[in-house]
Amino acid sequence: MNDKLKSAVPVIDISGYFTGGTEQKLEIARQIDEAARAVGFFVVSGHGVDTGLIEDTHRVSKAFYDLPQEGKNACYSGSQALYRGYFALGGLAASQSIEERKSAPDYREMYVAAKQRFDRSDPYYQTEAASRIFAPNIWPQVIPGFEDTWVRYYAAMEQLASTLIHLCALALKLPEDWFDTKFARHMSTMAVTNYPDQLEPPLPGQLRCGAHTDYGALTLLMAEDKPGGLEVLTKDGEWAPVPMVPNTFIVNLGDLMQRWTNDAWLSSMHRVANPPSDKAENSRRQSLIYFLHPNHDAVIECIPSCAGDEGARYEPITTQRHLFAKISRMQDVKN
Ligand SMILES: O=C(O)CCC(=O)C(=O)O
Ligand SMILES: [Fe+2]
Repeated sequence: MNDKLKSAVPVIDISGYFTGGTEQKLEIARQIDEAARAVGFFVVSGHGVDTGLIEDTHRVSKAFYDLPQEGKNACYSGSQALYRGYFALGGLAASQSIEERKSAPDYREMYVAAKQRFDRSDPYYQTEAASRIFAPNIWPQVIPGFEDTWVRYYAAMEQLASTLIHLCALALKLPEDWFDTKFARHMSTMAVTNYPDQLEPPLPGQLRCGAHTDYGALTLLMAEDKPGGLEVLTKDGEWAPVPMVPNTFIVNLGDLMQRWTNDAWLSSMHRVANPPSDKAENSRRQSLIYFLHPNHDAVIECIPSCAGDEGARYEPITTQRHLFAKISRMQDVKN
Protein backbone atom coordinates (compact mmCIF):
# COMPACT_ATOMS: atom_id res chain seq x y z
CA MET A 1 0.00 0.00 0.00
CA ASN A 2 1.47 3.39 -0.87
CA ASP A 3 1.46 6.30 1.59
CA LYS A 4 -0.85 8.44 -0.48
CA LEU A 5 -3.52 5.77 -0.35
CA LYS A 6 -3.04 5.23 3.34
CA SER A 7 -4.16 8.77 3.93
CA ALA A 8 -6.82 8.65 1.18
CA VAL A 9 -8.79 5.77 2.75
CA PRO A 10 -8.32 6.10 6.49
CA VAL A 11 -9.02 3.52 9.17
CA ILE A 12 -11.48 4.97 11.70
CA ASP A 13 -11.91 3.31 15.08
CA ILE A 14 -15.53 3.81 16.14
CA SER A 15 -15.34 1.98 19.48
CA GLY A 16 -15.41 5.35 21.27
CA TYR A 17 -18.96 5.84 19.98
CA PHE A 18 -20.11 3.01 22.24
CA THR A 19 -17.90 3.71 25.23
CA GLY A 20 -16.90 7.35 25.15
CA GLY A 21 -18.49 10.72 25.76
CA THR A 22 -19.64 13.49 23.46
CA GLU A 23 -16.15 14.67 22.67
CA GLN A 24 -15.07 11.27 21.45
CA LYS A 25 -18.18 10.92 19.29
CA LEU A 26 -17.49 14.29 17.71
CA GLU A 27 -13.88 13.35 17.00
CA ILE A 28 -14.98 10.17 15.20
CA ALA A 29 -17.55 12.22 13.29
CA ARG A 30 -14.83 14.68 12.28
CA GLN A 31 -12.75 11.84 10.82
CA ILE A 32 -15.77 10.58 8.88
CA ASP A 33 -16.44 14.04 7.49
CA GLU A 34 -12.84 14.33 6.32
CA ALA A 35 -12.88 10.92 4.59
CA ALA A 36 -16.32 11.57 3.07
CA ARG A 37 -15.08 14.78 1.45
CA ALA A 38 -11.70 13.45 0.35
CA VAL A 39 -12.51 10.01 -1.06
CA GLY A 40 -15.97 8.80 -0.02
CA PHE A 41 -14.47 5.64 1.53
CA PHE A 42 -13.25 4.74 5.01
CA VAL A 43 -12.38 1.57 6.87
CA VAL A 44 -14.15 0.95 10.19
CA SER A 45 -12.53 -0.84 13.12
CA GLY A 46 -13.91 -1.21 16.64
CA HIS A 47 -17.36 -1.97 15.18
CA GLY A 48 -18.39 -4.62 17.71
CA VAL A 49 -19.87 -7.05 15.15
CA ASP A 50 -19.43 -10.65 16.31
CA THR A 51 -16.62 -12.29 14.30
CA GLY A 52 -18.32 -15.70 14.65
CA LEU A 53 -21.37 -14.32 12.88
CA ILE A 54 -19.21 -12.94 10.06
CA GLU A 55 -17.48 -16.32 9.69
CA ASP A 56 -20.80 -18.18 9.70
CA THR A 57 -22.20 -15.89 7.02
CA HIS A 58 -19.14 -16.52 4.86
CA ARG A 59 -19.41 -20.29 5.49
CA VAL A 60 -23.10 -20.77 4.59
CA SER A 61 -22.70 -18.50 1.58
CA LYS A 62 -19.69 -20.49 0.33
CA ALA A 63 -21.70 -23.68 0.75
CA PHE A 64 -24.37 -22.17 -1.47
CA TYR A 65 -21.88 -21.17 -4.17
CA ASP A 66 -20.38 -24.68 -4.05
CA LEU A 67 -23.74 -26.18 -5.12
CA PRO A 68 -24.04 -27.54 -8.65
CA GLN A 69 -25.27 -24.88 -11.07
CA GLU A 70 -28.83 -26.31 -11.17
CA GLY A 71 -29.07 -26.01 -7.39
CA LYS A 72 -28.09 -22.35 -7.57
CA ASN A 73 -30.39 -21.64 -10.52
CA ALA A 74 -33.30 -22.97 -8.45
CA CYS A 75 -32.91 -19.81 -6.34
CA TYR A 76 -33.37 -17.45 -9.28
CA SER A 77 -36.53 -15.39 -8.75
CA GLY A 78 -37.59 -15.94 -12.36
CA SER A 79 -37.93 -12.23 -12.97
CA GLN A 80 -35.38 -9.50 -13.39
CA ALA A 81 -37.94 -7.15 -11.85
CA LEU A 82 -37.68 -8.93 -8.51
CA TYR A 83 -34.31 -8.13 -6.97
CA ARG A 84 -33.98 -11.29 -4.88
CA GLY A 85 -32.19 -14.59 -4.72
CA TYR A 86 -29.53 -15.82 -7.10
CA PHE A 87 -28.03 -14.07 -10.13
CA ALA A 88 -25.76 -16.30 -12.19
CA LEU A 89 -22.43 -15.40 -13.73
CA GLY A 90 -23.02 -13.04 -16.64
CA GLY A 91 -26.34 -11.71 -15.37
CA LEU A 92 -25.22 -8.29 -14.12
CA ALA A 93 -23.06 -5.43 -15.40
CA ALA A 94 -22.55 -2.82 -12.68
CA SER A 95 -20.94 -0.25 -14.98
CA GLN A 96 -24.14 -0.04 -17.02
CA SER A 97 -25.76 1.63 -14.03
CA ILE A 98 -23.91 4.79 -15.03
CA GLU A 99 -23.09 4.33 -18.68
CA GLU A 100 -25.62 3.80 -21.43
CA ARG A 101 -23.04 1.84 -23.39
CA LYS A 102 -23.22 -1.96 -23.18
CA SER A 103 -20.31 -3.54 -21.36
CA ALA A 104 -19.13 -7.08 -20.74
CA PRO A 105 -21.00 -8.60 -17.78
CA ASP A 106 -19.31 -8.70 -14.39
CA TYR A 107 -17.40 -11.89 -13.62
CA ARG A 108 -19.36 -12.62 -10.46
CA GLU A 109 -22.38 -14.40 -9.04
CA MET A 110 -24.63 -12.67 -6.55
CA TYR A 111 -27.28 -13.55 -3.99
CA VAL A 112 -29.61 -10.85 -2.74
CA ALA A 113 -31.96 -10.68 0.24
CA ALA A 114 -34.13 -7.89 1.58
CA LYS A 115 -35.49 -7.01 4.99
CA GLN A 116 -37.21 -9.99 6.52
CA ARG A 117 -38.15 -8.90 10.04
CA PHE A 118 -40.85 -6.24 10.04
CA ASP A 119 -44.56 -5.90 10.69
CA ARG A 120 -46.19 -7.10 7.48
CA SER A 121 -49.61 -6.08 8.76
CA ASP A 122 -48.55 -2.39 8.77
CA PRO A 123 -50.43 -0.71 5.85
CA TYR A 124 -47.15 1.04 4.91
CA TYR A 125 -45.89 -2.29 3.59
CA GLN A 126 -49.07 -3.13 1.70
CA THR A 127 -49.05 -0.66 -1.18
CA GLU A 128 -48.27 -1.95 -4.66
CA ALA A 129 -44.77 -0.43 -4.59
CA ALA A 130 -44.00 -1.81 -1.16
CA SER A 131 -45.24 -5.29 -1.97
CA ARG A 132 -42.60 -5.51 -4.69
CA ILE A 133 -39.82 -3.97 -2.60
CA PHE A 134 -40.57 -6.10 0.44
CA ALA A 135 -41.54 -9.30 -1.39
CA PRO A 136 -40.58 -12.43 0.57
CA ASN A 137 -37.00 -13.58 0.33
CA ILE A 138 -35.88 -16.70 -1.49
CA TRP A 139 -33.78 -19.04 0.63
CA PRO A 140 -31.79 -22.13 -0.39
CA GLN A 141 -33.36 -24.63 1.99
CA VAL A 142 -30.69 -27.21 1.09
CA ILE A 143 -28.04 -25.23 3.00
CA PRO A 144 -28.61 -25.75 6.73
CA GLY A 145 -28.61 -22.50 8.68
CA PHE A 146 -28.45 -20.24 5.61
CA GLU A 147 -31.64 -18.28 6.27
CA ASP A 148 -31.11 -17.92 10.01
CA THR A 149 -27.49 -16.79 9.58
CA TRP A 150 -28.32 -14.25 6.89
CA VAL A 151 -31.18 -12.82 8.93
CA ARG A 152 -28.88 -12.44 11.94
CA TYR A 153 -26.15 -10.86 9.82
CA TYR A 154 -28.69 -8.45 8.33
CA ALA A 155 -29.80 -7.47 11.85
CA ALA A 156 -26.17 -6.85 12.87
CA MET A 157 -25.73 -4.63 9.82
CA GLU A 158 -28.94 -2.72 10.63
CA GLN A 159 -27.39 -1.92 13.99
CA LEU A 160 -23.96 -0.94 12.67
CA ALA A 161 -25.55 1.14 9.90
CA SER A 162 -27.65 2.96 12.48
CA THR A 163 -24.48 3.84 14.43
CA LEU A 164 -22.78 5.06 11.26
CA ILE A 165 -25.74 7.13 10.15
CA HIS A 166 -25.84 8.80 13.57
CA LEU A 167 -22.16 9.59 13.18
CA CYS A 168 -22.84 10.94 9.68
CA ALA A 169 -25.45 13.32 11.12
CA LEU A 170 -22.94 14.57 13.70
CA ALA A 171 -20.31 14.88 10.97
CA LEU A 172 -22.68 17.15 9.06
CA LYS A 173 -23.28 19.18 12.25
CA LEU A 174 -26.89 18.03 12.40
CA PRO A 175 -28.72 16.62 15.42
CA GLU A 176 -27.62 13.00 15.86
CA ASP A 177 -31.13 11.69 15.04
CA TRP A 178 -31.57 13.86 11.92
CA PHE A 179 -31.69 10.86 9.53
CA ASP A 180 -33.80 8.61 11.77
CA THR A 181 -37.21 9.26 10.19
CA LYS A 182 -35.71 8.73 6.73
CA PHE A 183 -34.51 5.24 7.65
CA ALA A 184 -37.28 4.18 10.06
CA ARG A 185 -38.73 1.76 7.45
CA HIS A 186 -35.67 1.37 5.30
CA MET A 187 -35.40 -0.80 2.19
CA SER A 188 -31.79 -1.94 2.66
CA THR A 189 -30.56 -5.06 0.91
CA MET A 190 -27.90 -7.61 1.69
CA ALA A 191 -25.88 -9.28 -1.04
CA VAL A 192 -23.12 -11.84 -1.02
CA THR A 193 -21.01 -11.95 -4.14
CA ASN A 194 -18.78 -14.76 -5.31
CA TYR A 195 -15.93 -13.97 -7.66
CA PRO A 196 -14.84 -17.38 -8.96
CA ASP A 197 -11.31 -18.40 -9.81
CA GLN A 198 -10.55 -17.10 -13.28
CA LEU A 199 -9.58 -20.28 -15.09
CA GLU A 200 -9.94 -18.58 -18.47
CA PRO A 201 -8.85 -15.02 -19.25
CA PRO A 202 -11.70 -12.51 -18.90
CA LEU A 203 -13.50 -11.15 -21.98
CA PRO A 204 -12.25 -7.85 -23.38
CA GLY A 205 -13.23 -5.11 -20.93
CA GLN A 206 -14.61 -7.60 -18.42
CA LEU A 207 -13.91 -7.05 -14.72
CA ARG A 208 -14.97 -8.86 -11.58
CA CYS A 209 -17.22 -5.85 -11.06
CA GLY A 210 -17.21 -2.94 -13.48
CA ALA A 211 -16.76 0.68 -12.42
CA HIS A 212 -19.80 2.20 -10.75
CA THR A 213 -20.94 4.31 -7.83
CA ASP A 214 -23.21 2.78 -5.20
CA TYR A 215 -26.82 3.80 -5.39
CA GLY A 216 -27.99 4.19 -1.80
CA ALA A 217 -26.83 5.94 1.37
CA LEU A 218 -23.98 3.81 2.76
CA THR A 219 -22.42 0.45 1.83
CA LEU A 220 -20.90 -1.80 4.50
CA LEU A 221 -18.53 -4.34 2.98
CA MET A 222 -16.78 -7.32 4.56
CA ALA A 223 -14.58 -8.83 1.87
CA GLU A 224 -12.00 -11.59 1.67
CA ASP A 225 -8.47 -10.43 1.00
CA LYS A 226 -7.68 -12.14 -2.30
CA PRO A 227 -5.90 -11.23 -5.52
CA GLY A 228 -8.26 -9.12 -7.61
CA GLY A 229 -9.82 -6.77 -5.07
CA LEU A 230 -11.63 -3.50 -4.61
CA GLU A 231 -10.25 -0.28 -6.11
CA VAL A 232 -11.47 3.30 -5.78
CA LEU A 233 -11.04 6.14 -8.23
CA THR A 234 -9.33 8.93 -6.32
CA LYS A 235 -9.66 12.66 -6.99
CA ASP A 236 -6.33 12.42 -8.86
CA GLY A 237 -8.00 10.10 -11.35
CA GLU A 238 -6.05 7.05 -10.22
CA TRP A 239 -7.41 3.60 -9.40
CA ALA A 240 -6.12 2.83 -5.91
CA PRO A 241 -6.61 -0.44 -4.00
CA VAL A 242 -8.78 -0.09 -0.89
CA PRO A 243 -6.70 -1.24 2.10
CA MET A 244 -7.63 -4.64 3.49
CA VAL A 245 -7.34 -4.56 7.28
CA PRO A 246 -8.35 -7.68 9.26
CA ASN A 247 -11.72 -7.48 11.05
CA THR A 248 -12.77 -4.15 9.59
CA PHE A 249 -15.64 -3.06 7.39
CA ILE A 250 -15.02 -1.00 4.29
CA VAL A 251 -17.66 1.74 4.23
CA ASN A 252 -18.44 3.91 1.25
CA LEU A 253 -21.01 6.58 0.57
CA GLY A 254 -23.63 6.10 -2.13
CA ASP A 255 -25.34 8.50 -4.52
CA LEU A 256 -28.13 9.45 -2.12
CA MET A 257 -25.61 10.69 0.45
CA GLN A 258 -23.90 12.74 -2.26
CA ARG A 259 -27.27 14.24 -3.25
CA TRP A 260 -28.20 14.98 0.37
CA THR A 261 -24.89 16.80 0.88
CA ASN A 262 -24.99 18.65 -2.46
CA ASP A 263 -21.72 16.99 -3.60
CA ALA A 264 -19.82 17.88 -0.40
CA TRP A 265 -19.53 14.15 0.32
CA LEU A 266 -18.47 11.82 -2.47
CA SER A 267 -20.12 8.74 -3.90
CA SER A 268 -16.89 7.57 -5.51
CA MET A 269 -16.44 5.30 -8.49
CA HIS A 270 -15.06 1.89 -7.59
CA ARG A 271 -14.56 -1.49 -9.23
CA VAL A 272 -13.30 -4.98 -8.45
CA ALA A 273 -10.19 -5.70 -10.50
CA ASN A 274 -9.31 -8.99 -12.15
CA PRO A 275 -6.60 -10.99 -10.40
CA PRO A 276 -3.17 -10.93 -12.05
CA SER A 277 -2.97 -13.83 -14.50
CA ASP A 278 -0.35 -15.73 -12.46
CA LYS A 279 -2.70 -15.76 -9.44
CA ALA A 280 -5.99 -16.15 -11.31
CA GLU A 281 -6.41 -19.87 -10.67
CA ASN A 282 -6.49 -19.35 -6.93
CA SER A 283 -8.32 -16.11 -6.57
CA ARG A 284 -11.87 -17.00 -5.52
CA ARG A 285 -13.15 -14.11 -3.45
CA GLN A 286 -16.35 -13.61 -1.49
CA SER A 287 -17.75 -10.35 -0.17
CA LEU A 288 -20.64 -9.68 2.21
CA ILE A 289 -22.33 -6.42 1.34
CA TYR A 290 -25.03 -4.45 3.14
CA PHE A 291 -26.52 -1.65 1.09
CA LEU A 292 -28.14 0.84 3.45
CA HIS A 293 -31.09 2.46 1.70
CA PRO A 294 -33.57 4.96 3.19
CA ASN A 295 -37.35 4.36 3.24
CA HIS A 296 -38.52 3.70 -0.31
CA ASP A 297 -40.70 6.82 -0.28
CA ALA A 298 -38.19 9.12 1.44
CA VAL A 299 -37.60 12.25 -0.62
CA ILE A 300 -33.88 12.88 -0.91
CA GLU A 301 -33.15 16.55 -1.28
CA CYS A 302 -30.31 18.88 -0.39
CA ILE A 303 -29.87 19.21 3.39
CA PRO A 304 -30.54 22.93 4.00
CA SER A 305 -27.16 23.52 5.66
CA CYS A 306 -25.40 22.00 2.61
CA ALA A 307 -27.04 24.31 0.07
CA GLY A 308 -24.31 26.96 0.17
CA ASP A 309 -24.70 30.12 -1.93
CA GLU A 310 -25.52 28.41 -5.20
CA GLY A 311 -28.39 26.28 -3.83
CA ALA A 312 -29.36 22.68 -4.52
CA ARG A 313 -27.64 20.99 -7.45
CA TYR A 314 -30.11 18.09 -7.71
CA GLU A 315 -33.85 17.80 -8.02
CA PRO A 316 -35.49 16.00 -5.10
CA ILE A 317 -35.94 12.28 -5.83
CA THR A 318 -37.39 9.34 -3.91
CA THR A 319 -35.13 6.48 -2.89
CA GLN A 320 -37.17 4.03 -4.90
CA ARG A 321 -37.02 6.04 -8.12
CA HIS A 322 -33.24 6.47 -7.98
CA LEU A 323 -32.57 2.85 -7.05
CA PHE A 324 -34.87 1.20 -9.55
CA ALA A 325 -33.44 3.15 -12.47
CA LYS A 326 -29.93 2.04 -11.51
CA ILE A 327 -30.78 -1.59 -10.76
CA SER A 328 -32.70 -2.11 -13.98
CA ARG A 329 -29.79 -0.75 -16.05
CA MET A 330 -27.35 -3.04 -14.22
CA GLN A 331 -29.52 -6.03 -15.06
CA ASP A 332 -30.00 -5.12 -18.71
CA VAL A 333 -27.46 -7.65 -19.93
CA LYS A 334 -27.77 -9.20 -23.36
CA ASN A 335 -26.23 -12.64 -23.38
O1 LIG B 1 -17.18 -7.06 -3.77
C1 LIG B 1 -16.69 -5.94 -3.60
O2 LIG B 1 -15.60 -5.78 -3.08
C2 LIG B 1 -17.46 -4.69 -3.99
C3 LIG B 1 -18.62 -4.92 -4.92
C4 LIG B 1 -19.36 -3.67 -5.20
O3 LIG B 1 -18.81 -2.61 -5.31
C5 LIG B 1 -20.84 -3.69 -5.31
O4 LIG B 1 -21.42 -4.77 -5.39
O5 LIG B 1 -21.45 -2.61 -5.30
FE1 LIG C 1 -20.23 -0.98 -5.27
